Amino acid sequence: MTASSLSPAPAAHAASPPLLQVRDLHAYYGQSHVLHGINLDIHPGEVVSLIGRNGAGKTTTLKSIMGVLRSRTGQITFDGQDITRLPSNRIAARGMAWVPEERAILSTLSVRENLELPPARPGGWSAARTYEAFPVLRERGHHPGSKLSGGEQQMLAMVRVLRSGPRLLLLDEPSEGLAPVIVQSIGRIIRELQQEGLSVLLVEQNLNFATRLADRHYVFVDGKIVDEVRRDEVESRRDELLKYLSV
Ligand SMILES: Nc1ncnc2c1ncn2[C@@H]1O[C@H](COP(=O)(O)OP(=O)(O)OP(=O)(O)O)[C@@H](O)[C@H]1O
Repeated sequence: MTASSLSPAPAAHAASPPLLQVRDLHAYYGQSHVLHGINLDIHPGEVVSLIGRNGAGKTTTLKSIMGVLRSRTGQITFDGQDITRLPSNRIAARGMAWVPEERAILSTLSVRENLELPPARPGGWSAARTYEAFPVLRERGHHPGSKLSGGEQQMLAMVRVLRSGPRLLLLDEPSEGLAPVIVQSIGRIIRELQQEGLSVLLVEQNLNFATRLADRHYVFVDGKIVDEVRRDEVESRRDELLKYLSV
């Protein structure tokens, strides 16, 4: 399948208008033109993954959507509103949240302080929900962020943004470097969030993790989307997907 014949979202989601729509997105680092006309849609309650080799442009796409990377052209629409020119704090206030690959937590503050700092908004995660989902965060309450394992940092980073009750969660390689049991619990939470109607845009190198969770996958090569694979096509196209990811 080519980018020009990309199939629509699965029927379960197709009835509702897209929550996020990205059209002809180009992005630049200085003179370097990195994204070349990205088009993608995410519907309410959909989990969508961006897959591709290192340097293909997945993280740049998340940063461009979130308004963190400003040097870009094209149009980004969230919940029917053009957000292309909004600063990232105003995009966040509209219900979009980003957990970067480096898991932005405050390393000198304790876990509890990290959790309490971002204000909880209606519909956001309470302390009770946090500790029910990730009991280890209660046990580590007084530990500084810098002393947490990679998995604990990922949980903390996710909960910090979930306190604001986002409708779209952008996750950059949430499974990277984590033990299988932690990857499983992150996957379980993503599924729960989806059941509650949240949409998730996931950047992943871990194909097993991505294919277990995502309804659709956009394949990135050299700053372009070259293919789109639905959940029901994954098994028959797994070899192609592996080839896209192999170095
Ligand atoms: N801050 C930056 N300055 C200049 N070039 C950058 C910067 N960040 C990324 N790039 C370049 O932009 C291109 C896309 O990088 P990006 O990080 O979006 O890829 P990716 O698909 O997310 O891969 P990775 O998993 O390695 O992050 C690459 O060629 C990368 O070298």
